[in-house]
Amino acid sequence: MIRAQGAAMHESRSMQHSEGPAAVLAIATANPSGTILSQDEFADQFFRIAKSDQLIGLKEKLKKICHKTGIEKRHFHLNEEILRAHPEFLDRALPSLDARIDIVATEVPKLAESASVKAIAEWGRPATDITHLVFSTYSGYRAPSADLRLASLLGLRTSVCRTILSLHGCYGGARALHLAKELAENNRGARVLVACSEITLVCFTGPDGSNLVGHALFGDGAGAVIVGAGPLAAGERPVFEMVSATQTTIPETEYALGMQVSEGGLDFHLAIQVPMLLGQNVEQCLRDAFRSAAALVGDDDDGDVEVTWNDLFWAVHPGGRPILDKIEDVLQLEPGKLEASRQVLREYGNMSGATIVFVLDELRRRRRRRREEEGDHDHQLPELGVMMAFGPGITIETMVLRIPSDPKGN
Ligand SMILES: CC(C)(COP(=O)(O)OP(=O)(O)OC[C@H]1O[C@@H](n2cnc3c(N)ncnc32)[C@H](O)[C@@H]1OP(=O)(O)O)[C@@H](O)C(=O)NCCC(=O)NCCSC(=O)CC(=O)O
Repeated sequence: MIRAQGAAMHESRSMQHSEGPAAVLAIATANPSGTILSQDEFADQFFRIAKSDQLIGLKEKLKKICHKTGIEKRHFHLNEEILRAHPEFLDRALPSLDARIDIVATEVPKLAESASVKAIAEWGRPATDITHLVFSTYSGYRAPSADLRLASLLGLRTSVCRTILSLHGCYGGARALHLAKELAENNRGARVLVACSEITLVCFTGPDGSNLVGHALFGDGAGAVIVGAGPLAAGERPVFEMVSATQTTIPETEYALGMQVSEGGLDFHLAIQVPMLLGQNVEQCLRDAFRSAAALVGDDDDGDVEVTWNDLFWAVHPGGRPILDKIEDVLQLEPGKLEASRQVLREYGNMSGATIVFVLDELRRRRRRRREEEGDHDHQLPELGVMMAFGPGITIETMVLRIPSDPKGN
C-alpha cells in the first residue's frame, strides 16, 4: 500500500516537471527618458554639474578614460533638477542614502515596468498568467521591495511567487535567468517574469581619484524576459532555448569586484585586474558549462566535449571594453563574434545586471536582420551559443543557449 502510494507520488512529482528545457519566450528593454549624455561630452558636463571644474587633472583623466570605454552615450534618470534638490548627492561625506532610496524605491520598479509591459505584450498572454517574478537590482534597500511594487504595477496575481536578488551587480540578470530556468523546469506550466532594473542615482557622487572608472562606465536601464518551458501554449514560441546553466566563483578574487553601501550612497570597487582575471578563467568556465550541457543530453561519453568557440553565437556582459577584448583574445574569437555586446556597450554603457538582457535582445535583432538579408535557408547562423555575465565574487554565470528550429523572430 505504502509502496503503491510512493509510486503514485513519484509519478505525480514527475508530472510537476516541465517537458524539455526552459526557453526565453519574450525579451524587452527600457531606459529612462530623462537624460542622455554623449560620452565625448560626459566629463565636461559631469564636472560642471558637480561644480568641480577646478579639478583640471581629474577632469582630463576622466576624458581619457571615457575615450577608451567604447561607449558613445548613456541614459540616466538623474538630472540637474534632482541634483539641485539634493546637493548632498555630490558629497560622499554627507548622509544621503535615505533620499536616494526614496527616489529609487519608486523609479527602479517603474523602469522595470516599462520593460516588462513590452515583454508581456510580445509574449501575448495576460500578465495574470505569470506565476513567478524574479527581480534583480543593486538598488533594493527597502521592504516590501521593488518586486512587490512591480507586481502591483503590472497587476500580477496575488499568488505570484516573488524573489528579489539584491546587489548581485553585473551578474544579477544572468543569475535571475538561471533561476527562472530552474523555476520553469521544475514547476509545470510556470511562466517566470525576470526583471532587472538599474539606476545609477544610488551610486552617483562628485569626482575623486578613486571613482572615475565607475563614472565613465555605468548607465541606467531595465530588461525584462519571460521564461517558460513546455508544454507551450498556443502562440508561445521560444526565442532562445536555455540548454544548461552553471555558476562559477573564481577563488581568491573577492577583492576584485565589490559594492559597499554607506550613509553617503553605494560605492563600486573595480580592481584593475578584472579583465585579466576573467581572461585567465573564462575558457575553463566554458568547458565546464559545455560538459554540463552535454551530460544533460547524454552526450559526454568520454568526459570531455569538443567545442569550437567560433561556431557559437555569443552574448557576453560588456563589463568594459578590455573585458571583451580579453575574452576575444583568449578564445581567439573572430572579429564580430562579440559585436552584440560591443553595440550595447556603445549605446548604453554598462547597466550592470540589466545589460545582459539588452545583449540578448540585440543578438535576436541581428539574427533577424541577417535572416531577412540572407533568406530563410541560411545555415551559417550558429545554432548553439553562450550567455556569460560576471560580478562580485568574482562570480561567472554561464548559460548554454540554443536557437530552436522554429525560432520566433530570429
Ligand atoms: C577604464 C578603461 C576604460 C580604461 O581603458 P584601458 O584599460 O584600455 O586604458 P588605460 O590602460 O590607458 O587606462 C586608462 C587609465 O584608467 C586607469 N584604470 C583602468 N582600469 C582601472 C580600474 N579598474 N580602476 C582604476 N583605474 C583604472 C588606468 O590605470 C589608467 O590610468 P593612468 O592614466 O593614471 O595610468 C578600461 O580599463 C575599463 O573599461 N575598465 C573597466 C573594466 C571593469 O572592471 N569592468 C567591470 C565593471 S563591473 C561589472 O561589470 C560587474 C559588477 O560590478 O558587478
